[in-house]
Amino acid sequence: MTAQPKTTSAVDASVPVLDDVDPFDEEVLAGPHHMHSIIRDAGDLVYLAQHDIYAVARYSPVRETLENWQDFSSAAGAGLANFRYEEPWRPPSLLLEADPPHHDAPRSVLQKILGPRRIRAFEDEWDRTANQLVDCLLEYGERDENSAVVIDAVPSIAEPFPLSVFPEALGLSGEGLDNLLPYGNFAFNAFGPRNRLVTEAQKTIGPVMEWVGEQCPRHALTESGLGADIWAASDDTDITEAQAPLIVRSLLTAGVDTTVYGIAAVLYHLADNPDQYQRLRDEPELIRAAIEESLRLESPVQTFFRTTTRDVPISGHVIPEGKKVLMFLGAANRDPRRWANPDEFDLGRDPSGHVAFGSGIHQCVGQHVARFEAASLLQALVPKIERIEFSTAPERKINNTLLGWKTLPLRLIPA
Ligand code: HEM
Ligand SMILES: C=Cc1ccc(C(=O)O)cc1
Repeated sequence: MTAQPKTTSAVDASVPVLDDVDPFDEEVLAGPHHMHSIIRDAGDLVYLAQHDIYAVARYSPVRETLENWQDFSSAAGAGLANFRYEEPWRPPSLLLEADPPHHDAPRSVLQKILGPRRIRAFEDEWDRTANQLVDCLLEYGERDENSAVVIDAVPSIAEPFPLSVFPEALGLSGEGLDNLLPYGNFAFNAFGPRNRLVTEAQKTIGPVMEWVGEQCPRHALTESGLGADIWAASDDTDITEAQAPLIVRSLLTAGVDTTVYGIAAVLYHLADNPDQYQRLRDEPELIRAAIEESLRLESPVQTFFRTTTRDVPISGHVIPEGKKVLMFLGAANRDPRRWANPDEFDLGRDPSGHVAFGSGIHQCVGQHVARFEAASLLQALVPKIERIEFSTAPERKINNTLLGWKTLPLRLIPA
């Protein structure tokens, strides 16, 4: 690895420089929305001096950056670390951390395997599991004096549901699944700077990484799962045998933590908007809109980086070649230039065009899995629960990339 050259390229004088904004400060990670408005108000493009990075937070430049893979490369890493000079913590992803043409075959394989038709095959099973989970909460959950079921929705719903449906769909054996959340949590922290969130987890992540590596070979996967479909693609030479385990690893990395945060986001916003929950009870056809609107508002995956491949002109400025650009997906999803009353949860709005799943060639290839999981859960819960209320204040979980809930104390009033 060559040493990183000194920053020779001066910052374009027209670019607003924000010296005191640190997106990875732990207080900011717990509540980023004020920082988002500072960056959006400063301009289409800003320079964050603390990390020597450029950043976009307004909707249009975020979409422009996501969709321009030629000038904004993923191959130097989708995090702060620049793979041109720094050793990645693991072999780079063949999708997330690759550009065309290398990105093409793994993407096309996963696009087919995770398409809505294939994922719909799991629907009945996921609906059954969701109903069992809700029925179990109603049957055995702790009740308060008004016979409402009192739960922490993170360990009771948001974590167990994805963990009970996705690893099985992927074809994992079932042993050691509790490694998936710490692995995902570490991977998403690793997109940020080497702060406490990374260095502390680094002490214990070794055995977890080993377990993940052991789940990727063909012999470790059941014959009817999505993992087997990936290996089958290597028989058809769409991808090589060397690529198959890394593509399985992509699903292990992105396939669980994200949906845990996504489901918690939906439950949070339904509890925070009782009138809209009532509307959902009256109009269950709005369940998909509720999921999209929750993803827009929360954006469980808040940020990703790109690296410029040349001196890139953007919004009247120039970003020098080789610079990291931070895309604030969560800020774009609440940009008042794009969304009316952006901070409001509104089932009546058209949330299409949100960038919670990104956009362009790297747009989330697992979005149908995420949508189907959340829909199965809501379709099981909404008819059986009259009202959802906070029992006490929820607590944020801190991660360099993910925004979500550590606890979500709810009161479920049965229908
Ligand atoms: C609510 C849940 C989810 C959210 C918010 C989410 C978000 C994202 C985002 C923002 C990207 C774009 C990354 C970029 O542009 O650099 C992405 C890519 C990706 N996601 Fe998801 N994701 C979710 C669920 C999933 C699931 C369930 C899977 C697997 C089953 C998955 C697998 C992937 C993969 C493999 C990529 C890389 C695609 C590529 O680079 O071509 N994601 N996701
Ligand atoms: C959305 C996050 C994400 C994380 C890791 C990977 C991967 O490892 O390919 C893909 C997407």
